[in-house]
Amino acid sequence: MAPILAIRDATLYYGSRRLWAQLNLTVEPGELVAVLGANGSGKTSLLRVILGQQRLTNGTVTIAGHSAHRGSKDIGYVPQQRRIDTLTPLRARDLVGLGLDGHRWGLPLPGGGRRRRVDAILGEVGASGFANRPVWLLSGGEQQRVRIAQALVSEPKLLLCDEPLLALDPHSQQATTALVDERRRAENTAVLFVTHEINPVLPYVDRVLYLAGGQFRIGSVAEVLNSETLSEMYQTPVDVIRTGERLLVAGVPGQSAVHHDDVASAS
Ligand SMILES: Nc1ncnc2c1ncn2[C@@H]1O[C@H](COP(=O)(O)OP(=O)(O)OP(=O)(O)O)[C@@H](O)[C@H]1O
Repeated sequence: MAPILAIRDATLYYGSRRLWAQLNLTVEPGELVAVLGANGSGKTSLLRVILGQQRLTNGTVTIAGHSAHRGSKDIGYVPQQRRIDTLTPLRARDLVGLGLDGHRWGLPLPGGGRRRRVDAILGEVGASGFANRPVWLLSGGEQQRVRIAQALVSEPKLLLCDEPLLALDPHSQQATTALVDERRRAENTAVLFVTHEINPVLPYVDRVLYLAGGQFRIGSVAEVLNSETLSEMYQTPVDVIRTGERLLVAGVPGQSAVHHDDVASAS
């Protein structure tokens, strides 16, 4: 099967600062890759490169065989965002409908096609019950469902999620990750999932991309999230402790003692 995402020899510098170099990553349909790493290690920048919003210093990125470019219809994007608190008049269904507009350049779906697509995805993410409510009135978990629906309504081949678990309680974190997992299984959607909280995604992760200190590691959870690998990347002792089904990471410079989430069970 052809990869959905192919990153070849990718290097990104901002001025003289190297975020990562010679990064090679191919992602197959239906694969879920967790993108982890310390603040400022370049996780969002990687997503911006894939979205065609940031040029690489060196290397190439192709999505479904096409060079990365803005407005790719093959990509759905859940941007890093906190609560929608402004008094926006948009209802949940309006926000989801915007996900159909970006790629269509003014060619509306015929007849009731647009409404059917929006209703169908709202149903899939469990948001039908609040489809007509203003988004600012929704809880954090409800808003996250709507954002994911917006990213999925155009039926992308690749879903990019930038910290979708931020500020969600453990139940909503579980629900959000389960939702993304269901969709990639049903539609074979490939997923890059940027998160600081590994435990809610641990049951679903195929591979991990870890960014730190201008370096990266790619592999299974066991290959990357271990004391030896992270100590080598951070050049200081880092402990990865498995307690039951959860991973605790301690000793990452600049982070609290427990780096990854310490509340949600991965079961
Ligand atoms: N366009 C830019 N020009 C220069 N520096 C930038 C630019 N965009 C981001 N940076 C810097 O590059 C570093 C990486 O930023 P990025 O947002 O990719 O990190 P991140 O891993 O997503 O961080 P976090 O976990 O805090 O969200 C940061 O120090 C940021 O300030």
